[in-house]
Formats: sequence, structure tokens, C-alpha cells
Amino acid sequence: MESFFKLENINKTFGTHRAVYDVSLNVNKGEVFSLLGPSGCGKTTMLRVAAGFEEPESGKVFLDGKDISSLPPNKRKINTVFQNYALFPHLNIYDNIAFGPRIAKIPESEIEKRVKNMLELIRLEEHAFKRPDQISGGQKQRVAIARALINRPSLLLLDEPLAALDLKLRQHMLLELDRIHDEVGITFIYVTHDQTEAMSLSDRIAVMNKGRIEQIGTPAEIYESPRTKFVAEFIGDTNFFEGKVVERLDGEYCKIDLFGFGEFAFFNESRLDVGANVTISMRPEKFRVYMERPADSAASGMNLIKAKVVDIVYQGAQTNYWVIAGDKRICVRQQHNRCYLDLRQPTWNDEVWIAWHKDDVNMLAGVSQNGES
Ligand SMILES: Nc1ncnc2c1ncn2[C@@H]1O[C@H](COP(=O)(O)OP(=O)(O)OP(=O)(O)O)[C@@H](O)[C@H]1O
Repeated sequence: MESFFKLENINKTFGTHRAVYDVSLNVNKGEVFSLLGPSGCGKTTMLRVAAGFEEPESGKVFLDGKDISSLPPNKRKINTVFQNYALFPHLNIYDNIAFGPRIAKIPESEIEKRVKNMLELIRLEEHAFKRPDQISGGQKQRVAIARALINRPSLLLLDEPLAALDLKLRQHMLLELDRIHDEVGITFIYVTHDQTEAMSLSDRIAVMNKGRIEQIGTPAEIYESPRTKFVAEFIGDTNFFEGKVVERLDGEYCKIDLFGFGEFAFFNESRLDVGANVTISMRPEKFRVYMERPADSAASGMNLIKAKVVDIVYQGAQTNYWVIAGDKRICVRQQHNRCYLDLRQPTWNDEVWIAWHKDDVNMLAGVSQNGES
């Protein structure tokens, strides 16, 4: 499928600082595509290149099959929603939303229809004649979105649109954004440093680090199969283990000497060769804590190691147990629900067994035979 929006080999330097290194990406029509990464990784620069506010040293921008690299922002059919809303304080909500079409000299009767549609879409019909300082942060952000959408862009860029809102409002606005996207069906590129936002909203995510894209995938692919240590750590929590493949087993399994713990069977889709060094990423919730050694663990595909509880952090819906196994500190997460009635809750200094299923691991790519990434 030909992609709807495409960045091709974009490079951008500010002074001596290289902000974006040869980045290419393809966004499909109608998709919510997120650029996710820590502060300073180049997300906003990419968005500004897409919108035409920033000129890259090299690289091209395509929209709907056309090379738009040399078009100014107002000729690109792309609109941007910023974190700080950028509403006109002296205009009421109606006039804020009507601003773009009025500049474009669209007849007032048509503008009225479009503004009404927008007010309905953002569910602020009753607030049309209030000024921005008379509505809440979440409502202001909805106005900013309506103000961008009324211009009927082919692509909407959203730069940390929820960053100024508190947690509850952010959660609510995520649902609103999802609904608005479903209703208007246009393509969104969403910039955020917040993994939860990106995971909840996106069809696909590009994880950025230091001006480069480390991985592009669906939220589940990024979470379950991170390809690098950076991605594994940036998206959620994880534990890393080092080891070496000592035997190829039947199917897609191999036996790995997990340094400090002994040999275990692991799922190994990429069929690494014997002798290959590996880094394994294991999410805390993939483990389960047992007070007694569980019977038949091997038969049910479980691997077990003995550990001692050294720290317990209660977080409401779940508890994080920090355990020491060998000389390694491992985070193990247990959800709270009554299905685990058989289990006595571990406490400090308890000797426990931690178990994981041999399929519940992720081997990180980019680790060579001699262990160098
Ligand atoms: N106009 C500029 N002049 C000089 N350096 C800049 C300029 N714009 C961005 N940079 C630098 O380029 C790098 C990437 O910045 P960018 O704003 O794209 O990152 P970001 O991932 O969006 O970060 P944040 O989430 O903090 O906005 C940063 O190191 C930043 O300091």
C-alpha cells in the first residue's frame, strides 16, 4: 500500500547539534501515528519539518503521493495543534474556530455551518460565546483541535496536546481524541513523551532516541517485542538478563545459559545459533511469585528461580516486589485480585520462587556473537 504521508531521509542540524539523523517513516491514511521519545530526541523538529515550519538540510516530505518539500506551511493541507492551545484570548470560542475559514474568505453562511459542526464534534455548543479564559484547560484544547480541523486538513499534527492537563483530564481527553479521530477519520501524527498516551491512542508508534527512530510498530509489538534496550526501558518497566545459547531445541526454542542462574528453555523465534550471546528483556508482570515451589512447573512450561524479597512497593492495583536472585535485583509485579486466594502475600525477607513462562520473554536484537551491540 502506498503510504499517505512520508518522510524520506530527513536530516536536521541546529548549529553543531544534529537533531534528526536520516529519519524515514510512512504513515497510512486514517492512521493515528505517534512519535514517542524523551525530551530532546527530535520529535518536535520532525513535526515542524512535516508542517513546513522547519527546513531540513536534506530529505523529502510527501503527502498523498505529492512531493510537498518545497511548499510553505499554509499550502500543505496540514494543520498543527500545539500544547499551549494558542487560542486568541480576545475572541470567543465561535470566533476562534471561525478564524481560519474567515482568513480563507469562505462565505459566512458556510462558516456558520462548519463552526456548528465543529462545536458539536467537540461537544461545546453551549460554550460558543465564552472567551477562552472562561473555559477549562481540556475545553480549550478541544477548541484548538476544532480550530485546526475546520480547515479540513488532510493531516493533523498534534504536538504534546495534553501535556498541560492534569492526569484525570488527560485520560478523559484521550478518549475524546479517539472519538474525534473516529468521527473525522483523518490522519493524525501525535507527538508525546508519554508512553501511556501513545499506547492508548495510536495505531502505530515510532520510538525515537537521540534523533533516530529505534523501532516502529503497533503498541503491542513495541511493548511485547522491543528490539533494543532503549525501547524496552522507555516503554514500561523491564528486567534485563544476559546469557548465551547453549543448545537448539525442538521448534522455536533454545536452551540458554542465563549467566548466574543456570540453563533454561526459552522461546527463540529468531533461531539464534549456539554460542550467540543474548540479552533478554522480561517485564515485571511476566513473573509470578510463589511462596512454595510449584509442582509440575516444568511440564507447564514454567522456568523457576529462587529469590529473596528485599523491597515491596504497593501501588493500589498492583504490588511491585523487588527480589534478589543470585546477585541480581529483579522487579516482579503482582496484580491484586482474588483469583490468587491460594497465595499468601510475600513479605520482606521471605524466600520465594519466581516463575516465568518460557514463551514470555523477548530476545533483544543487535547483540552479536561476542555480545557487542
Ligand atoms: N531552533 C533550535 N535551535 C537550536 N537547537 C534546537 C532548536 N530546536 C530544537 N533544537 C534542539 O534539537 C534537539 C531536538 O529538539 P526537539 O524539540 O525536536 O525535541 P523533542 O523530542 O520535541 O523534545 P521536547 O519533548 O522537549 O520538546 C534538542 O536538543 C533541542 O535543544
